[in-house]
Amino acid sequence: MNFIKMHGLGNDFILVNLFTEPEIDYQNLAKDWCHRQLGIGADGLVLIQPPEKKENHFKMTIYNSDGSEADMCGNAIRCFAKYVYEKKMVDLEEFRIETRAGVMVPKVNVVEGKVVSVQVDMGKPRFKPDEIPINLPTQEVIDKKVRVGDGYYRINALSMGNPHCVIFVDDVDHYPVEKVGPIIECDPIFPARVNVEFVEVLNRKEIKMRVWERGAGLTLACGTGACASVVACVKNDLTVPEVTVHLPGGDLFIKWAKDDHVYMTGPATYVYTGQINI
Ligand SMILES: N[C@@H](CCC[C@H](N)C(=O)O)C(=O)O
Repeated sequence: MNFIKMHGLGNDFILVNLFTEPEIDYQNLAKDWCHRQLGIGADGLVLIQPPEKKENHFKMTIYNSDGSEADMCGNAIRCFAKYVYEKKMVDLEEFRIETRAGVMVPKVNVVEGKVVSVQVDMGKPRFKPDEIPINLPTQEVIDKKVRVGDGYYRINALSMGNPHCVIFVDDVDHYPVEKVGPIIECDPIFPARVNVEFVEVLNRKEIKMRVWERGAGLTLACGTGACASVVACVKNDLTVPEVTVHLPGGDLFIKWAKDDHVYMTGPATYVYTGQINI
């Protein structure tokens, strides 16, 4: 069967177009296919599917490299949007994609028939503990000193459709993300596990972020994580609501707009198409 390999700022995915490829148990295959040595290698497996509701255009399902199903993925949805637009599966520049986190609306920026960047309406951030979810008896978790993993951290927890824990640090390049990230990801305070972002504020318009992703580990970028980080910055009055986020894989532009929606803009890149025996 056929697959497409793409990435958003180095956060890489195997995409399968279910308009033409068979319906099989992809969740079972995700771990093997995503394996860096024994498989195709990727941070996640993304399914391009017909929508469930007729007012929408597509449905996206995403599995992390450990085989768990994610609710939403910012970098994957830009890859998805570029693919379906350039393959002429939709003739609109703005369209509606169903995800487990609700309907997301990407808008492709096209130059000479090619998608050069994608802006995505990522919806509203959610702060209520049961919506994240986080086990804390409080209204919201912004700059709260909490015991997680191996010690006390000042954390900011919120949902961008998927759970995030944002921690501000002084020097993100030298921060032990690989050591602290997995401990916080799996701390019982987060019953569905969590994506962990470590953020250094450079100035009021720029931040630097590294991420430990739930179900995928260290990745070069995380779109929902960049959105969560900017929301956490604004809540702590560290930046304005329009921020450039520098990630190991490149930059994302994030805007937390007056309508309370978070807009993410960034690139999507083809790597290759391939075939695999099932
Ligand atoms: N890389 C992503 C998020 C992918 C899902 C995440 N690991 C989860 O389980 O919530 C992004 O770009 O947003």
